[in-house]
Amino acid sequence: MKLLSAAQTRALDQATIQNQQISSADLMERAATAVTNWLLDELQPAYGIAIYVFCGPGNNGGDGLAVARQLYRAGYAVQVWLLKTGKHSADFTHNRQQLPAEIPCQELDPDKLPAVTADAVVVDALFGTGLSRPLEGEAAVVVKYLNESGATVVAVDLPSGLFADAPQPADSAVINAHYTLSFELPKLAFLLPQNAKFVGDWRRLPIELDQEVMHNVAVDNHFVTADELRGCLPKRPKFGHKGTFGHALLLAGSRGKIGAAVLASRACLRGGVGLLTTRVPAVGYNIIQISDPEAMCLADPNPDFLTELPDLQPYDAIGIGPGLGQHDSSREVLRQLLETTRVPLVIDADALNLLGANPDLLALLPPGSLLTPHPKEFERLVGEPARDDYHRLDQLRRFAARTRCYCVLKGAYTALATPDGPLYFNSTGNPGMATGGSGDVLTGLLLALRADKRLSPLDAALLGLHAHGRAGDLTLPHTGHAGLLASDIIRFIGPALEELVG
Ligand SMILES: NC(=O)C1=CN([C@@H]2O[C@H](COP(=O)(O)OP(=O)(O)OC[C@H]3O[C@@H](n4cnc5c(N)ncnc54)[C@H](OP(=O)(O)O)[C@@H]3O)[C@@H](O)[C@H]2O)[C@@H](O)CC1
Ligand SMILES: Nc1ncnc2c1ncn2[C@@H]1O[C@H](COP(=O)(O)OP(=O)(O)O)[C@@H](O)[C@H]1O
Ligand SMILES: [K+]
Repeated sequence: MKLLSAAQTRALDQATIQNQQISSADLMERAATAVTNWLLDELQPAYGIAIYVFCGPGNNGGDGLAVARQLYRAGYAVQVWLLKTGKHSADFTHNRQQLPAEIPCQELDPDKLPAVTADAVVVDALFGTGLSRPLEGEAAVVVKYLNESGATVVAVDLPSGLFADAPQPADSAVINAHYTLSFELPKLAFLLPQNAKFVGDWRRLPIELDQEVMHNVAVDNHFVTADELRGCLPKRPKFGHKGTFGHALLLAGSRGKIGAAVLASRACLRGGVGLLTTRVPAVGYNIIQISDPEAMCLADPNPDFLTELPDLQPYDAIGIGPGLGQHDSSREVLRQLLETTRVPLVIDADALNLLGANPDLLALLPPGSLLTPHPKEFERLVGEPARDDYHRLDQLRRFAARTRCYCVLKGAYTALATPDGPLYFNSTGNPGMATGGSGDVLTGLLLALRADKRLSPLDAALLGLHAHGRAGDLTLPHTGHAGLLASDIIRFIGPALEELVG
C-alpha cells in the first residue's frame, strides 16, 4: 500500500472525480458517509450523547458538515462549530447550504468557546491534508481547548494541525485524537512514534479512489499489508530436500548471552532453513546442543567470546551479532567475515555496534547485506543523533543508498530501507514484543529467509519482518502483552509464514 504525499492525495482526488465522472461534492459525500458509518458501527455513541462537529474553512470542514447532516438524519444530537478564519472552499459552502436548519451551527468565538463535556464526542474536521502552516491564533486556541476537554475526539482524515508527511514545530497546536479516520490510505505521519499522541488509533476508510492512478503513482514510502505479501513465500516443492532451503551459519553469543544465540538459532530453524550451524564460544556448546538439537554447533576455542572465523565454504547465508559482545577478537572475526564472504549477510546487535565504532569495518560492508538496528544501534551506526523521526528516516534512506544495503529500523512500524530508495513500513506486531530477545528472533528468521535462494533480498526482508510481527500477534491470545516472551514468538513463526505461502 502506498503512502502518498499531500500533493499526490489531491491529484488522486482530482483523477477520481474525472475518471468516475462524479462531482467533488459526490466524493465528499462518499468520504462523509464512510466517517458516519464508522461512527455508528464502531464508536456506537449512545443516542442523546452530545456530538460536536468542529469545521475548518476547507474541504476537511466540508466533510465535517456532511457528517453532521448524516448524523442528524440518523437521530443524533449534533451541533456544528465553525472557525471564523479562512476562505471557504466550494464544497464547504455546498455542504453549509445543505445543513438542515434544525442543526445548531455557530461561528467559534475564542473568548467564549462552547462547553464541551468529557462524555461528548468531538468530530475534528478543522484541517486535513490542506494544512499549509502550523496552527496559530483562533485555530490553536480551539485545538488546545478540545485537547483539554476530555471528550472522545475523532479526527477526520488527519488530526488538525498535523502535517501528513513532514514535521511541525515542537510546540505547535495539534489535535490529540483518540481515533483518526484516514481516507483510502494511511499517512506517513501515522507511523512515527513522535505523532502517536496526536493520531491515536488510526483506521483506513476506503472511498473508492481511482485504483489505476494509485497503482501508477511513484512513491517514496510503502505500508506493507498482509494482502500484498500473501503468496510471496514459495511453496516447498514436493521433492525439496535440505539443500533446497539453504545452509545458514549463525555467529552469536558470549558468556552470559548464549540465550541470544539460542533464540536466533531456534527462530532460524522455525524460519524453514534447510540446515543451521551455530558458532558460539565454548561456554555455549552444551547449551546450544541441548536447547536447539536440530542445529549443528561449532564451538570457538575461546570459552567466553568468538575469536576465530570457521571455514565459510558450506554456507548460503551468514548471520552475526546476537549476544556477540564487542571484544577486540570478535571485532576481528567480523572484519574477516566482511572481507571474505560472498554470501548474503544478516548483521545485528553487537555486530552493528562494532560497525558503528569502527568506520573502517563499515567501509567493508558487502552490498546487499541486511542490517537490523533498533534506533539506538542505528544512531551508533551513523554516528549522529536524529533531530526527529523524519530526520531519522532520511538518515536511514541515505545509509541504505550509500552502503547499497538493506537496513531495517526496528520499532512499532519497523521501516526497511532499500538501496534504491523506497522505504517499506511493516504493519504487524504489538507492544508485547518490546521485550528482550525479540530482536534476536527476528535475526534468526531473516537469516533463514536469506539462506533460501528462491527469495530476493527485498522479499526475504519483507516476509521476515511481517511474519515476525504476525507471530507476535498470534501469541497474544495465549500470553497477553505482558506475558509475551521472545520464545513465544518463535512458536508462531511457522503459522505466520504459512499464511504467506503461495
Ligand atoms: N483527497 C481525498 O481523498 C479526499 C479529501 N477530502 C477532504 O479534503 C481535505 C483536504 O481539503 P483542503 O485541500 O480543502 O484542505 P483543508 O485541510 O480543509 O484546509 C485547507 C484550508 O485551510 C487553510 N489553512 C491551511 N493551513 C492553515 C493554518 N495553519 N491556519 C489557518 N488556515 C489554514 C487553507 O488556507 P490557505 O493555506 O490557502 O491559506 C485552506 O483554506 C482532506 O483532508 C479530506 O478531509 C474528502 O472530502 C474527499 C476525499
Ligand atoms: N511496540 C511494538 N510494536 C511492534 N513491534 C515491536 C514493538 N516494540 C518492539 N517491537 C519489535 O520487537 C523487536 C525488538 O528488537 P530489539 O530491540 O533488537 O530487541 P532485543 O535486542 O531485546 O532482541 C523488533 O523487531 C521490534 O520491531
Ligand atoms: K481533521
